[in-house]
Amino acid sequence: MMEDLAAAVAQLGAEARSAEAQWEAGRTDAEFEDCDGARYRIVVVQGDGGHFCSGADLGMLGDLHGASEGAEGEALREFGRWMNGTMTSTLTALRRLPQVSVAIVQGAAFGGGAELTTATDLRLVSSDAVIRFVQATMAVSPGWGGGARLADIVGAQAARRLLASCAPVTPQRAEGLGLADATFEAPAPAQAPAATEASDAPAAEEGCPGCADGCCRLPPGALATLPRLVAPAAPVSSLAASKAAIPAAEPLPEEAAAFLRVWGARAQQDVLARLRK
Ligand SMILES: CC[C@@H](C(=O)O)C(=O)SCCNC(=O)CCNC(=O)[C@H](O)C(C)(C)COP(=O)(O)OP(=O)(O)OC[C@H]1O[C@@H](n2cnc3c(N)ncnc32)[C@H](O)[C@@H]1OP(=O)(O)O
Repeated sequence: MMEDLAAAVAQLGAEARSAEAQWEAGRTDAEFEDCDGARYRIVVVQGDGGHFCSGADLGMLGDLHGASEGAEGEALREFGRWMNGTMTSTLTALRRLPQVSVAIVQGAAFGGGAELTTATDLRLVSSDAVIRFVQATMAVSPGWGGGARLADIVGAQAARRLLASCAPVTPQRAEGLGLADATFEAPAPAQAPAATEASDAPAAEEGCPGCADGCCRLPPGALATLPRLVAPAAPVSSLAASKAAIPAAEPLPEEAAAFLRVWGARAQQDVLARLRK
């Protein structure tokens, strides 16, 4: 089973550092096209360095705010329009993939990172994970299309509560809400081998010699849970047919309109000014 899984897993990285995450997201459009073939049956989205994804690059937003001073926030607004279009259409493309898609959520999934968790079919949440829709604390609303997707997953009322309260969602709470399909124990932090100690084990970044697809980088608890989760989603062909019905063009216009009303407005600029101090 593990070998089958190894052959099936396509890993799309979501970096914890968000500038890279956005670059990754832009780049993945082409990779998504590659994924359309029959070669892969599962697409796994996971973070790097202990966190899933911490959303938009706050340093860059601070700089854009600085550049906008005296220009009525135009640079910030222009970035917001670009980010909203790019991230929403990229995550819609992820949502529409014919394969079963799974987010392995470890560490922080904040802001846009929380929205990213909603773009897969399934979410596997580690015991050290915290999902937090912090957008309202930044005086904005979801800008990566995650508001409507969250409501689809947990229901409109629970989504309103999560978005309005910005409360951190623990793995247990996520499971209760249906936001987590399963939870797993966070793997113990890797021990660095003593400098003098020789070891035959491959270095973590080398992965498993028998596995070209890098599935060995999945946390062991998640890897054990994945076959159980994915099996009921088969046959993939019927899942693919239902996902093809998700509209690809002009996604989520109401959510985008709400976002573009608040993005770059005075309230967000005040938050960014405080963050820059
Ligand atoms: C529409 C989406 C958009 C929006 O809603 O407006 C957003 O997504 S806004 C961004 C929302 N994200 C956050 O508020 C996350 C803020 N970061 C954190 O809470 C923490 O950094 C963390 C993600 C929980 C990680 O904590 P920890 O493990 O303790 O590490 P550090 O805090 O020391 O972070 C390491 C390093 O990474 C930098 N970092 C983390 N997140 C971001 C980010 N979103 N943008 C830019 N940089 C980020 C952090 O500043 C540290 O950098 P160095 O100090 O240079 O090492």
